Amino acid sequence: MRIFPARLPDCLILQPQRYQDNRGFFQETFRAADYAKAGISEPLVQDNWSRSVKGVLRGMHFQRLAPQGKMVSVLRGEIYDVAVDIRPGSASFGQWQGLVLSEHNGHQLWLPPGFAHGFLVLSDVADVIYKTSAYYQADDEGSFCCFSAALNIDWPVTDVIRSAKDAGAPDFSTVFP
Ligand SMILES: Cc1cn([C@H]2C[C@H](O)[C@@H](COP(=O)(O)OP(=O)(O)O[C@H]3O[C@@H](C)C(=O)[C@@H](O)[C@H]3O)O2)c(=O)[nH]c1=O
Repeated sequence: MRIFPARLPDCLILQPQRYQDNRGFFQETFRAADYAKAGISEPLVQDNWSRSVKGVLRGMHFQRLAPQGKMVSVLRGEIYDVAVDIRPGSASFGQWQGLVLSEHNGHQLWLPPGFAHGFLVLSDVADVIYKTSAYYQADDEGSFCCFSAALNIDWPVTDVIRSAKDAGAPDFSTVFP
């Protein structure tokens, strides 16, 4: 597995070895010992899978009391994946990073607990899977608008499809005054 530093501290970009042959390819998508060696010590307790069509933007989401670390991978298609540091007292609080995750580059993004997360689908369809370090709790969810002026996230497309909840999410500066 290759490990690349991410722009935001404590995030990691991982690329498991992919074995190509005349049948297609094989790769491990998660192997606890290797991820622990890379510095990811949190137990990962939930697996999620979402399918989205081109132009869908999900985010920016976080949990307040039980923050979730997330290991994000793309099984099909391509996304622009974004993390925002919302850890109180962090030197990079309010900073964001974005990177393309795709079935082709096989990159995975690790966001430790304390980051908000969102992604934009660049391909016709995208299957995104992610492991989380804490269970989803609907009543603990927080969100802020992907287009918050204070963040100025450089989304490659701005004509997007969002859930009603995401379209109505407050600005980052309202959630974190
Ligand atoms: C996230 C989640 C949702 N759900 C349910 C709630 C709701 O009825 C339905 C759809 O939920 P949402 O609209 O919140 O799904 P979605 O907008 O895809 O939310 C996800 O966005 C990405 C960016 C993340 O980082 C995730 O942690 C999660 O917040 O699925 C669960 O049962 N478990 C979960 O873990």
